[in-house]
Amino acid sequence: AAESHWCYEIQAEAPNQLCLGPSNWTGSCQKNRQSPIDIVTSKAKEDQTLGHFIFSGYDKKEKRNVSNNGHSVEVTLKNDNIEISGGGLPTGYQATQLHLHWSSEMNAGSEHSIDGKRFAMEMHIVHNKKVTGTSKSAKEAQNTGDDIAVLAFLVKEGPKENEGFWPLVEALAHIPKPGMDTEMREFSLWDMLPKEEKLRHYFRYQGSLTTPNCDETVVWTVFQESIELRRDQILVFSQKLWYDAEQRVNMTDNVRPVQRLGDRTVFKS
Ligand SMILES: Nc1nc(-c2ccc(Cl)c(S(N)(=O)=O)c2)cs1
Ligand SMILES: [Zn+2]
Repeated sequence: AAESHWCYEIQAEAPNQLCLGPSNWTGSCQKNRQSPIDIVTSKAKEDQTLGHFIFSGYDKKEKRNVSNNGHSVEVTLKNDNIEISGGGLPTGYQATQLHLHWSSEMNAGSEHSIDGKRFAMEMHIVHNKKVTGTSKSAKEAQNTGDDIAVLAFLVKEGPKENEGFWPLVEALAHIPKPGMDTEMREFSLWDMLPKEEKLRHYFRYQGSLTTPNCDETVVWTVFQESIELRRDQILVFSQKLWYDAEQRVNMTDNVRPVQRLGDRTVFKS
């Protein structure tokens, strides 16, 4: 049989789904600096060098492409000159994509947890380190632990609709199957995020991609301020999206279990 592809636990348990669940993921997935983790706030170490972020291009209103990649929904950002710097990062980072993790249970859809508490969803904005210098070696030297910076936002259920999320929520009905993509109504990243002044408080640690090959090259930022969506907006993700073209398994619970912190320290700004 063909090498079975990686999948989440909910897919591995579904009938006739031959795929590798999280405990069988390969690559770096069984190493010891993995993500996500449970963040124990009392043990997080304050770090004065963790200053505020400088966001550029987050205000830019664009119609962007969103696709169902079989594991999540992914909004393409890479051609937009969206960048971050500051925030204790060693240099500037360019945004490439944003995607989310979610469940139909309001306390089971985030990948990171805070003092054991999980949220309804988690949004990841993925950025790649800007290459310094033009020499070939400068490009090869990019195999450090912070090639990727992910900004993670926890999402909880709230009483009010989140207007900034409608372009994404409305697009989901057009991309039910893996491999489908569509253009969103125009929006800016700021439309989807908490107000900038609320983004000064965050947790910081060194970890990995939460999907195979789980490369241990991610500097993680988990913001303390969460995003609020109304319940019906959250449930659209689990209702309209499917992991498989046959539409047998709803795309939900695309959440990796928390990993051991090991000898790592979580810092806080
Ligand atoms: N095929 C897919 N890739 C991803 C992905 C890619 C890069 C990254 Cl950094 C991540 S995560 N969850 O660690 O932020 C996920 C999702 S689904
Ligand atoms: Zn992610």
